[in-house]
Amino acid sequence: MHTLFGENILSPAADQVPLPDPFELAFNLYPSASSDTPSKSSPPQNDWLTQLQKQAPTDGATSFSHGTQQGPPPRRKGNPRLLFMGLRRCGKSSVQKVVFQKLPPADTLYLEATNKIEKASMQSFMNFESAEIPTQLPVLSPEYEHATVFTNIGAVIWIIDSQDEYLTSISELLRVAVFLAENYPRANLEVFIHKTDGLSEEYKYDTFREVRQRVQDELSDFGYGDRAVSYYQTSIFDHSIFEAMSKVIMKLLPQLPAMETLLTKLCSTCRIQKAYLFDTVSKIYIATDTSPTFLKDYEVCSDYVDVIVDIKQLYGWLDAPKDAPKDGSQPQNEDPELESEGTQPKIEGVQPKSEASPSKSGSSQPKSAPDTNMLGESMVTFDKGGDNYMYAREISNSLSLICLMGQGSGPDKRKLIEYNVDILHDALLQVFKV
Ligand SMILES: Nc1nc2c(ncn2[C@@H]2O[C@H](COP(=O)(O)OP(=O)(O)OP(=O)(O)O)[C@@H](O)[C@H]2O)c(=O)[nH]1
Repeated sequence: MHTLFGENILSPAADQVPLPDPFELAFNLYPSASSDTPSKSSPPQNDWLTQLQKQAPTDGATSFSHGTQQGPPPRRKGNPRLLFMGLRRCGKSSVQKVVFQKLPPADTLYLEATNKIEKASMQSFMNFESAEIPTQLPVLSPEYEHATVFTNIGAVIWIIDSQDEYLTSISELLRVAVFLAENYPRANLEVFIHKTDGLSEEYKYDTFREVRQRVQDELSDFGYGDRAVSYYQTSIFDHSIFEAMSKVIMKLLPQLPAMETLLTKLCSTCRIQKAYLFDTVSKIYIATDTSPTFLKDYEVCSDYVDVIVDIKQLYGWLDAPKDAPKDGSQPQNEDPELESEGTQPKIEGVQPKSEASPSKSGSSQPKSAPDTNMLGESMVTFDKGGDNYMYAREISNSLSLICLMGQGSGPDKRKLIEYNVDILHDALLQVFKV
């Protein structure tokens, strides 16, 4: 049988400190202050960080020049925190509540203005933590104790209302960008060009281009032209907000390169068109293969995750109360194995195989998988010939592999696919240091 993975595919090396929390970053992955050249693990765009490391004075919240310190390197502890910022009524609360608290988008019409820092969290494969900063809070002013807000921040998400006049928002965004570059260079800056629903394609494109151009030009003038800022077009009324959040969160996972390599190998060996590792509850994907991503692929896979969750609601969850609600705060989706340092992850064999495969439309041909193991597995086709189909395999209670199968991966390849997915599953266990 054709096997997928070589022995040495997984990184980092075995003698590294285990990372039970997927978000804990060991800062020794980065070049030390004493090194003159960037290490292999540092992409060229991060060279400026190396330079800053050499210059930066050590102060508790912002320092990362640990290279000359004794003892173990400092690590980013706990869950990564996302900060939502932007002008009034740009949609900060809406994004936070729709993504993390599963509020129906239409209900955001009735949200009240935010006057204090509002936090949200969601327990799933990862524990998401986010906070919304009210516009009127002067968090950037020197008098403000900004360490309380920005320490251990993973990413700042700046939201621009594209249906409103956005020049003021851009100038505020630039203040934040410069502040982060000077004080918290490890925090990612992500810009959501938001409320794109109802805009013409041409207007959307022009707005996107203009915002990006202005920000990059101004940042260059401030001397931070090499600071990476990412831009996304988002709306809470479609899947774009989930796709954007996936990309924001993926960047914070130290295991991402290993997961991407595994999924890319799986795709090329089994002729899979696109493979996603989904956090089942939030519908945020934490990794995908390296082929281009299209919103349509994400949409169809995300809808399939919904169907799977609905079926689990009907037939019950093996490790959790059957009547648990679907939102993010319920216990059935907790993955205690990845939450505490002392607990070993156990992400194999937690779910029985789905008895019923979902049917999406009249023309779909659901098939149920044979009973060869104890993992949740299902397939659904969306053409009469059965050549195009989706394949789902649960990796854990709250992590699912969803694949869009391409030409040449028909039913005769079923055994090969199952075999390789089994290997992927084992490899993922190693990535998360079982
Ligand atoms: N069309 C559209 N409207 C949106 C979107 N996101 C949010 N809104 C609307 O924008 C309005 C303001 O949303 P909020 O989430 O309250 O904005 P905010 O930034 O938290 O507001 P403050 O707390 O007052 O600063 C609400 O009426 C939302 O329904 C979107 O993607 N598209």
